[in-house]
Amino acid sequence: MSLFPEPDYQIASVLLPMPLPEAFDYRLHEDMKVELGQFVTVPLGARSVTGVVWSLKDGPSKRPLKYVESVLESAPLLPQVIRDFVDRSAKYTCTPLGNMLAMCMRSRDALLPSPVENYVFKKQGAPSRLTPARQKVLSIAPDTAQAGITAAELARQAGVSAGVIKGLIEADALGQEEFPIDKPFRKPNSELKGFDLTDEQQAGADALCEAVRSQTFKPILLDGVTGSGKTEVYFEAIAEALRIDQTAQILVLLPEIALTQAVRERFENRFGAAPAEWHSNATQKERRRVWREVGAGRAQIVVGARSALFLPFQNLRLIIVDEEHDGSYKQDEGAVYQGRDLSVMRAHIGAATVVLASATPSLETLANAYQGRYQHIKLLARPGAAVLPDILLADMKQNPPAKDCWLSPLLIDALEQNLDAGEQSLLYLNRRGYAPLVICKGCGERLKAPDTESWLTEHRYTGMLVCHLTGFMMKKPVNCPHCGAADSLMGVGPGVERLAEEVRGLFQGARVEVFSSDTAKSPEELNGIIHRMEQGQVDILIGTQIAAKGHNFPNLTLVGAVDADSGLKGGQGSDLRAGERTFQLLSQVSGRAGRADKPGRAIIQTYAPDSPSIQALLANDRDWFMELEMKSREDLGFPPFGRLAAVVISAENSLAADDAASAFVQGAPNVDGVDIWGPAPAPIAVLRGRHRRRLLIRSNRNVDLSAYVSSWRERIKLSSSVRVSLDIEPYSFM
Ligand SMILES: Nc1ncnc2c1ncn2[C@@H]1O[C@H](COP(=O)(O)OP(=O)(O)OP(=O)(O)O)[C@@H](O)[C@H]1O
Ligand SMILES: [Zn+2]
Repeated sequence: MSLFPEPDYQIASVLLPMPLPEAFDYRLHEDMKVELGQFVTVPLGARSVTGVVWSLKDGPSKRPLKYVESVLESAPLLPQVIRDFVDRSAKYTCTPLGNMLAMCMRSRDALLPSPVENYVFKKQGAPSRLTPARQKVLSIAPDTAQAGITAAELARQAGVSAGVIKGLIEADALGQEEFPIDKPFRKPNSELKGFDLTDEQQAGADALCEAVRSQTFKPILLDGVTGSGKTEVYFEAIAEALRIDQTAQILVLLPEIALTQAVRERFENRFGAAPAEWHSNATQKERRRVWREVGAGRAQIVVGARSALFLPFQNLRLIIVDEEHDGSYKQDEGAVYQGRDLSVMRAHIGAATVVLASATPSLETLANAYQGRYQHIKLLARPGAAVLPDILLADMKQNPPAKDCWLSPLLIDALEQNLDAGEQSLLYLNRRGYAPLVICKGCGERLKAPDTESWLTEHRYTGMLVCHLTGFMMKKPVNCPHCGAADSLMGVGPGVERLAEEVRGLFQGARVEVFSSDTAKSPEELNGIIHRMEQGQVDILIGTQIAAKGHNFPNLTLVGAVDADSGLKGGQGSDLRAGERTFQLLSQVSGRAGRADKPGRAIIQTYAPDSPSIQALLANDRDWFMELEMKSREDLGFPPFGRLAAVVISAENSLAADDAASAFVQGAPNVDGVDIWGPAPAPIAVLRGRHRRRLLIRSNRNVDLSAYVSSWRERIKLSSSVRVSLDIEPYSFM
């Protein structure tokens, strides 16, 4: 027996939010009490970093350990459910565990108590001497500090100097009280009434409410045609979740661009309080408030983009993924994940209901519904007088536009009729700017960004050439950079700006507006366009994808899809979802027409009238089209009938990229049921100066492809200048 036995102590394994595969061990001081999921600070090299207690065990340790420095008492615990979610989603997406935790720590400030601020208020009894300035202040000062007016703000409102306010405080005419800057969110009211639901909507709402009441994992597809009132139906499920559990939290995920003022108002009207919002444009301060309030369980309805899934919910009972088919749920950079799939995983771990809502569900989700894994709720009609739009084809070979123009006579006639009738039209073209390509008439050169293999787009409003992939911009040169010819550069093909030029030429006096991410850069601009549409101040709206989804414009009765084939043309590599996506987009954009009492129609301009996606649209037969697609994916063993992963290997030059890619392929583990295709140059072979090679890996469903790819990656040693990015279930094939 040793004379000085090693004393017993506890060890905390602490996961840090950085690219690390596992948690590190730290020793606990005897008087320090920590729990699993607690936020603590620990030393790392010379720094002090904040992480989460991932596991606890008894010492002693074989190696000397550093001590946990402090416990962040004001931070919430990261519940077991979320820790499990981090573990499993990291494994599934082949992301280092620490990077996944970082997704859950998007506001470090929120781990500390809210900063405070002093608010001023008027006290009883007027002071003896009152200058006009003091009188002015007292006449507008609030009676309570709850009004939330700072001394500086009061001085500004009264138009006086800070000294005047200070004097009034010293004279005891104004009081001050300290409050946290981050206000709690108002509690939603579950007892307000929505619309009177139609029978079909009511049946759907009842089914959702029953799932919520079961308090178990229930995945549901809410499959309703455009304008059928899916939002109203899932509002009932939200109300039910709040009714049966006072502390319930609900997450509504929306595609990033869909979080508009109109959506906000719908929530506010239905629940009597604004929801907490989480999106990429939010300020640090807004994020801090939302993160802290969600962690404290006080923010009950959260509406947000995909990353809201990683907020520290304490009691998440219901997740809605609206427009579940939308491509923006897939994050392609950093931690690569599919927000819809992880929502289902999150609900499973937390025994919650998850509702995937769409008029055009993804093939993966439909397959799950067909196979009975998801409950399938259908809404087949629009409420009241509204009906689905008529779909007409404009065959561009028989009905060609004039030279250098893009609108067929058929569509021009329809626009004219609509103008005469005082109704609104939407022209959909998914190309920003003026022209997608700039070519030299002298030498035929197509202009590219200097370090990226992609064409530059001409923007006329700004006079710039822009790379939409990297954001690179340059002024349009006068001389061709290749042959030097003057004034020889011309834009080729249509963008929304060019289409607007054509429309203005055809219909003088019509009010035409362009709706794209260039004209709706800020929330104010976005809401401005939506507002002018709602108020009937626009006759013809020309928009990209941003105009195609989610909006409700009652007087919009004509939709023209200007280039319906654009998503089907090559140049996108082997994109297995091209047909599906084209069908979804065209259905969504057509679905903007005739949503209120006036009937609507959609005109689809196409050179490929016989393609399945166009035929399905015409026949209003989504299921036929999706079954066709399913069959072909099944034959190829593609998702959801098999699994897919993409590997992109990039290096500083072409030779190094080739070497690294072939070394990587040679190290592939040999497993049955796995096919490896490539390496091949990626469709975008050079991006921001890096040369890229792609591999595509397909496996049977019973193979754990994530584990396979992770272990493969681990056993390959590559030079540090080579980057390898892994993408499980890739959506982008660039
Ligand atoms: N029962 C109802 N009575 C009256 N109006 C309704 C009813 N249900 C829905 N509406 C209205 O119909 C319109 C479409 O509803 P909503 O936006 O919920 O449809 P959606 O299915 O989400 O559509 P999309 O998929 O095209 O975005 C909205 O203006 C909504 O207020
Ligand atoms: Zn030239």
